[in-house]
Amino acid sequence: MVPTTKSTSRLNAHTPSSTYNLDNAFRRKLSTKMASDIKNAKSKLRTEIKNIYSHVKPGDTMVLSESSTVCNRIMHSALYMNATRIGCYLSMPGAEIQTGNFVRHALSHGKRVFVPYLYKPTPSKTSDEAEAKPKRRIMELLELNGLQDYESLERDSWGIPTLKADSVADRWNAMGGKGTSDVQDADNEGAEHEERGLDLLVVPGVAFDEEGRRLGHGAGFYDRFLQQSGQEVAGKREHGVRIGVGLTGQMVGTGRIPMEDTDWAMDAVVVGNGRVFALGGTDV
Ligand SMILES: Nc1nc2c(c(=O)[nH]1)N(C=O)[C@@H](CNc1ccc(C(=O)N[C@@H](CCC(=O)O)C(=O)O)cc1)CN2
Ligand SMILES: Nc1ncnc2c1ncn2[C@@H]1O[C@H](COP(=O)(O)OP(=O)(O)OP(=O)(O)O)[C@@H](O)[C@H]1O
Repeated sequence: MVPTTKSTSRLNAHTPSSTYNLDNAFRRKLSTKMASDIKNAKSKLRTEIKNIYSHVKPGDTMVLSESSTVCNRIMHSALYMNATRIGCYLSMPGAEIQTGNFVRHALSHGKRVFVPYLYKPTPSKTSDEAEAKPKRRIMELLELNGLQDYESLERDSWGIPTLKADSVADRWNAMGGKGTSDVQDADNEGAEHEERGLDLLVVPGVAFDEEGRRLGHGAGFYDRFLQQSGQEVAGKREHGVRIGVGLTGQMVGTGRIPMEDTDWAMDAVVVGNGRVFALGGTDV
């Protein structure tokens, strides 16, 4: 198994704005302004990339060809060959690297494949915060039970093949236990003997840069997941080596992706034109 590289991954959005002794109210105002500037810049970049691909229809030959370049590149890597537990998004039709053949390959070669599931956690009985405001949806990765299970998934409103809510309780969660983490027992008996974590995680994005920065659709699903699954166990991050995959036009110049404190960078980016950017010694 290829060890994950140490943390290149948390790219701070900004350095302290000044060494002057600013008063707290001014500091707060400044950081609110910087945060909103970053959000606006992200939103502008999303629109720019979406415009490049606005003509793309489901089944577009450029998208299919770039998808097979990316997926073949990953499938030929030692990282993939040695992986037993893989996390991978299920693609929406249109301008996104299509992962269907990758998922089929992994399943038919005996790998365990975990895919995103979005849900609203049931409020915890002990948390005051949970009582106070309705929870937003979060993402966890749950296991596909083979090829037939994958082929039978129905698409959601974005066209993403999606796990049925009533099938979730019986599926292994990539981070341990069965089902979503909000309903797992706190003591999760026997959990210490159970396999958990991923060797490799394939991550979608709207844009990437050569240093592994990523811009998503703006819901923060991956950033939250990467934060929660980011501990190192035996020198290896629980969520595994993070590989961002993008179409050629989704690569933008270094420095163009604004980063917030909560954003996580990829360990590698594999692009539809065959280029691979591996960061911090990642072996892909
Ligand atoms: N294939 C795929 N699956 C994924 C993601 C993804 O980016 N791609 N996600 C990554 O987190 C999560 C789902 N998040 C998503 C969030 C928003 C939109 C989306 O298209 N939303 C708007 C457009 C918003 C915008 O980008 O400006 C829409 O509904 O039209 C899609 C997926 C989990 N699964
Ligand atoms: N770990 C976190 N804790 C709290 N807030 C977070 C966390 N991660 C992201 N956020 C917030 O979520 C919002 C959306 O984040 P961002 O614009 O980076 O999403 P994205 O990475 O583009 O989307 P996605 O991952 O869903 O494709 C931001 O306001 C961000 O501050």
